[in-house]
Amino acid sequence: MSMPRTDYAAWAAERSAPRLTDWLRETSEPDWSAVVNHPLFDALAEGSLPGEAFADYMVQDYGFVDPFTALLGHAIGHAPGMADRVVLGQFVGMLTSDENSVFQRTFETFGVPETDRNAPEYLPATASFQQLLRETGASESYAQMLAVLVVTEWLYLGWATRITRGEILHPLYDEWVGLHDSQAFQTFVAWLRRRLEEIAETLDETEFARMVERFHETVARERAFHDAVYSG
Ligand SMILES: Cc1ncc(CO)c(N)n1
Repeated sequence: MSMPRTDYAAWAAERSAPRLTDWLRETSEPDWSAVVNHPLFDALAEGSLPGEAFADYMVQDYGFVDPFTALLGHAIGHAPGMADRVVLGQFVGMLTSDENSVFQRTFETFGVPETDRNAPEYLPATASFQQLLRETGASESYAQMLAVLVVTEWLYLGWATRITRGEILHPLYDEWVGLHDSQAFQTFVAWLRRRLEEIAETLDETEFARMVERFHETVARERAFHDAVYSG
């Protein structure tokens, strides 16, 4: 029988500064690195990604962002107190202003038809990611919500800080990278990791195991999503 907390303790015992989120990431391989090193992000950074392909990705990603924003709402509601609500609330503020505007301007710029903006056909990988986000919101478990947030945000920080931006990048591609490699975003991801690690200490065995499962499942969904939106 798998005992996630015992497994983590064994891993941690061999390290001088063990962190739960490092263990979660390591145990998500090879999916984790497949997302961070995804060819979509290389094409995006080099500027070789055609506008139509970027728009297709952004249409599907807007299908992620909708239930993702709702999940943040659940997290704000289920957080233990005001300190967490402030950090999460400020992130939602950015998501629904600066980031939402990048989607809207991408749809304008690349002539995405009205139906694809509001009621597109979601790929199966998008639909199952949406289901995971909704399920996690309905779980009422702040730990599971944080696990999903750590995965989605840390992965995006991972690719955005890995790639080198081309010199003559489309301004919208540049903005998309900039949203995910900024100092503010790095600070937010560091906060998410720390909070997940703190909350994890309060979980019983069953809750801990569910949180671990949620983390791994989310990494798998991320990989499937990016493979589906871009085949290279
Ligand atoms: C699929 C996906 N994962 C993570 C992010 C970052 O929030 C995003 N925009 N899309």
